[in-house]
Amino acid sequence: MADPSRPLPPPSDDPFLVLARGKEGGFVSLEEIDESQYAFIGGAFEPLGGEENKKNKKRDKKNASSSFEPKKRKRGGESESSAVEDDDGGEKETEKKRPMKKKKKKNSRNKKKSNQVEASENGENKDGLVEEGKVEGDVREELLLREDEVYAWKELRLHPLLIKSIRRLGFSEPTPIQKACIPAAAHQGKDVIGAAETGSGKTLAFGLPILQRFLDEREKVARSVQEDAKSAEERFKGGPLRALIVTPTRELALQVCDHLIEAAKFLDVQVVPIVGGMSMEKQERLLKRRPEIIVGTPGRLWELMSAGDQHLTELHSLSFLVLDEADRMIEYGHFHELQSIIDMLPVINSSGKQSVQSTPNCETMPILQRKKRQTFVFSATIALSDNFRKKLKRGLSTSKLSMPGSLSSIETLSERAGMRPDAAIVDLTNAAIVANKLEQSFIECGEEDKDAYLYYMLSVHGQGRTMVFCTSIAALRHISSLLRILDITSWTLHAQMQQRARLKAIDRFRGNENGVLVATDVAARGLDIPHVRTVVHYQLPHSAEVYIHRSGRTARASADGCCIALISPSDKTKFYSLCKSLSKETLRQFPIDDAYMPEVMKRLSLARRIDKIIRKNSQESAKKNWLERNAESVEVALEVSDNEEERVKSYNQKKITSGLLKKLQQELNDCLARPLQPKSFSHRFLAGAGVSPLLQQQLEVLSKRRSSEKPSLNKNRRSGLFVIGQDCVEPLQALRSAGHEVCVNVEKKREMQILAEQWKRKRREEKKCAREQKRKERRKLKEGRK
Ligand SMILES: Nc1ncnc2c1ncn2[C@@H]1O[C@H](COP(=O)(O)OP(=O)(O)OP(=O)(O)O)[C@@H](O)[C@H]1O
Repeated sequence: MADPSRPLPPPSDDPFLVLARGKEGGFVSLEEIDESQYAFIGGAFEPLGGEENKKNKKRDKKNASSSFEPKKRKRGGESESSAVEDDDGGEKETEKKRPMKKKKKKNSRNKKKSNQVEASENGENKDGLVEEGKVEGDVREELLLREDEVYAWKELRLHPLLIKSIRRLGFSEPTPIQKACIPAAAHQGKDVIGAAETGSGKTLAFGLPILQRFLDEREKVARSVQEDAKSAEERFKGGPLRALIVTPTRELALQVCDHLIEAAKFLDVQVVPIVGGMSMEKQERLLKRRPEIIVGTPGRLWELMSAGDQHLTELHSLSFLVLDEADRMIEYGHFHELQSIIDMLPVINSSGKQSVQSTPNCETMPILQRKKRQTFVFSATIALSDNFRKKLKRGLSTSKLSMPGSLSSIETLSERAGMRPDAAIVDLTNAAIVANKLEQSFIECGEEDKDAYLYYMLSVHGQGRTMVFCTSIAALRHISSLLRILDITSWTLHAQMQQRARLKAIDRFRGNENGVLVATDVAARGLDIPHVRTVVHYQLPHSAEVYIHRSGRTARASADGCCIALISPSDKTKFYSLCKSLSKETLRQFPIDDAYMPEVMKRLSLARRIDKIIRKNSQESAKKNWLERNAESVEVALEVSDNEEERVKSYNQKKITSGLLKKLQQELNDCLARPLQPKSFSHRFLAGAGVSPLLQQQLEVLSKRRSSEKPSLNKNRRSGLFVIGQDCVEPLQALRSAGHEVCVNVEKKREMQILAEQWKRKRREEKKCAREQKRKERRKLKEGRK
């Protein structure tokens, strides 16, 4: 429904009047359009919920530096682009962007690209690494918050340099998990197990204590040897590894790395990502610079560790071990590497200190050397048993070598990583576990109708970024191919893609405000992409945890968002048990305007037929290529059919297929050229609900076309009423205004069914009795008359 409180636009002399206030959503009033003229005034229409979006935009503007655009950042002193392998395995030529002031950074991507300059201009050395000082000097920092606006942070007694970073990021107050974890981790030196909803700021909850301790140590050293902070900083450079952060996916590691770089903006601390899919040589070179903090994935970390990389194996001064998304890393016993990494760590003795072996590089300040290592274990979904603390205590008395077997639970993992019994256990998850501002919903449909409902969602309610999750790569390919044919801009992300393509997909998705990312569960955890408004579960995940993480890609930080599960009859059992584990009794059914469905189905059917032909063609050509390649490799000439009749037949077949393909494509193009309209749509009246990005784009084209027409042509034309109004009814708005609650508790449903049946039976019996009674009375009456 349109927001009645939204003010009408100011009166305009322009004949193209924009009416922004609708009745039923969509175009505002039913006005006849003779010689219809369309117009767009003031560019994009303001979407419904504009206030909220404005707030979000403001936040986003503020947090410009927290919406991590990988290419803008330098990790461990290098740009991501310089660390990513080319498809052919070679390293991409190093490019570095000219350090720009914040305002310039906000300009369009293209503008940014044009600002790219030679690496040498930016003070990059031959490894493509940026010399910290040179860049620092050029960047004039814009602090988004005033000193008094970060008062809430001061209570956490963070170092002024960290407060400065926070002001720059525009975070006015710590989130609850940060409030709970920072004092315990940074000032009491405790280990922490932290659980809080998705998007609640867990990265800084462990990141800030690490940086705080570094700063404390530096100051301590400076005081003890009576030197200034800068010299102390220098003294720490090139030292041993201080913090090792392990995450389950590469994208998450890169993102955490970026986040920490932002937080450590005013500290001279090197943070480096070590993940698979990137140049190993480059990473070895980075490690030679001896960064203090490493964020990595278990596979590549172990690869380098087992190859004996000095920086990764000299762990005597490791002060922090962080296991982010810890529950994912122990799933299915996948991460043998994690186990091996943990086994490499120095054993923590009963006093909580590490047993240190001297190494040639062990030149850290003695004061710090034997300080206990802190372990942080974080996730949105951590299940701990009631007697976990007791178990930790017991575990301490046994050496880690006495714990055979693999890491099968968070508890074993924590224990094995050296978690101390006095660890702070911070569990801020609510009963429903999902993010507070997340609206959950579902659509019941047949398996084969999922595509239609997905297309409906993306075209009728396509505003804002959408992530579509599948469990299988086959389903992902199927969807992305259909969406491409249906002209919906989308990108894919799955584990079989090259790392470079994965990062590119995320980057492009991030850069398109109405973009669609079709992903497998590789994107389910941790990814922090601003303004993801909707998450669609095209296929249900295998566990409730994955559902929570997937859904958590929206409604992050203070934003809201919604998720929609497409439920086919075969998904029902799984779906009900999912709802049960989320303690959900009722769930909203997503409202569907059936009037759109005939057109949706028509387009989809055309797209499916096109897809089938394209697939068949590409399979045939792949088969042919394969045969040719193999024949060539064994030096055998392929037999060419000399049967004229067969050749003609195959030629004709190809001609028919290509003719059919062209015809179908033309038909689909014709459909797509028109805005998606409900069945009830009248071409004489501009009316209807919801304007998709596609329609918006088409109206823009029409309006441009009209404005470019000669004014003299317009003069004599009868000025009809031009009704252009728009309600960008994004899924969340549609859900809030028209979604109705449905019971999803199977037992309750069954109980209600039984009750309903009992009630019906009772009614039947009552009616029967009443009939019987009446019959008796009639009979009595008859007999009385006789
Ligand atoms: N104090 C804060 N105030 C406002 N925004 C914050 C604050 N701390 C972090 N954020 C922002 O909140 C978003 C989510 O943070 P983060 O990725 O750390 O969440 P998370 O809890 O790790 O999520 P997930 O469980 O999905 O991994 C990020 O964009 C981050 O910049």
